Amino acid sequence: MTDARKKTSSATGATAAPPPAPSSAPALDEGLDARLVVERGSSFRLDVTLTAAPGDVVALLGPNGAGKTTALRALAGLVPLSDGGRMRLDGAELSRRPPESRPVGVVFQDYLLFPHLTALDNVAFGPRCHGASKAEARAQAAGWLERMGLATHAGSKPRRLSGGQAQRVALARALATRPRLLLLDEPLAALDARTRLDVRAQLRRHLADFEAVAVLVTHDPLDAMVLADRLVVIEDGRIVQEGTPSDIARRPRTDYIAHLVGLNLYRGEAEGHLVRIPDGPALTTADDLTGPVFVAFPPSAVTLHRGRPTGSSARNLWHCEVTGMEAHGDQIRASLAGELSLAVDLTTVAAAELDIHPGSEIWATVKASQTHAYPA
Ligand SMILES: Nc1ncnc2c1ncn2[C@@H]1O[C@H](COP(=O)(O)OP(=O)(O)OP(=O)(O)O)[C@@H](O)[C@H]1O
Repeated sequence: MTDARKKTSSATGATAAPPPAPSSAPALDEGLDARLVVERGSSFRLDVTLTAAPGDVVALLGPNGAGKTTALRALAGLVPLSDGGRMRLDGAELSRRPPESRPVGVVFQDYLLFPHLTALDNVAFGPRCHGASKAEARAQAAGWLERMGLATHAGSKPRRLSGGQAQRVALARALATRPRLLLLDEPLAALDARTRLDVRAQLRRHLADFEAVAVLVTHDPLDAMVLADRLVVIEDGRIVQEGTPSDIARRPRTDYIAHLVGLNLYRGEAEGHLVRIPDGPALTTADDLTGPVFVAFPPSAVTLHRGRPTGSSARNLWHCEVTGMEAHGDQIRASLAGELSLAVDLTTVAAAELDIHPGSEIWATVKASQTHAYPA
């Protein structure tokens, strides 16, 4: 959990935002307790267990086709759960309830605002469906638009709203039903890069104020890290890692996550400071471990040399070939293969001085102190 948040980040704890749970209440009487089992045709099966306390913001992250959207749709009741699945929210079993009678608010990727209704009536739609009178629903909607800084746009139709404004109207519409579970599907994907920055910061504040469980799906690690207290990484229908953003960034456990957070990652067998990589070299690390481990280091920790360095104190020295180069921020990221495959960041000046290009032979060194080993 980030310091700015006043909420619990425990997946199963009961010390949540108001109303406080009686101390004797089982933890799972509050928040989300779901096992999402979904069969998609004969080739894809999702089986993901998600628990979250009120106030948690959980991001589902994963490559294309991993099952993130399927998980979100299952939580919303838009796809049925298969045998073994369950979905409890605040202690109530919801898996057989139709979407419209679940206390769940959804912000879809394209927002799905009603084009013929004003922003106010779009937001009022939620409370109206939950039995509020027209006047009551409109009063509540006006309150939500005010909170979102959109009071002056209440009378605008969606086509007159910017992407960021439409996103906030969609969020207001979902929140106006006072859901116990808020689902956001790629909430920032429809926005251009500049708008995205502002909207990300605003969304973060709204999620921090939200007192129930929020689950969002994203491809973007930055969105996930900024918006969520906890990341759940899904690959091929399964959870491969979950934890706080900093845990995951420091200790990735799959190639996908390592790539996402920009680290070189290897799996091997440790014997003290030496880690043997199967079919590869041994790496010297600062950590002293025994048994199966991961070793990670950032591309910026690698130094390149045109000739074999002499007198270098680096224990990790590999002979490689440059297989690719691409711009990465204001740096160049080079991919190397050979004794070890790795990514290296270097400045354009360094790349010019070394005169490297795809096909160049190169020596790479990494200091043991720049590597990080942890149990696999
Ligand atoms: N309606 C469907 N019928 C059959 N298979 C489906 C259906 N929708 C999705 N799938 C399959 O389910 C798997 C998971 O898809 P899903 O859309 O949940 O992944 P995702 O992680 O959200 O991917 P993306 O990031 O590309 O949106 C994929 O193999 C996909 O082809």
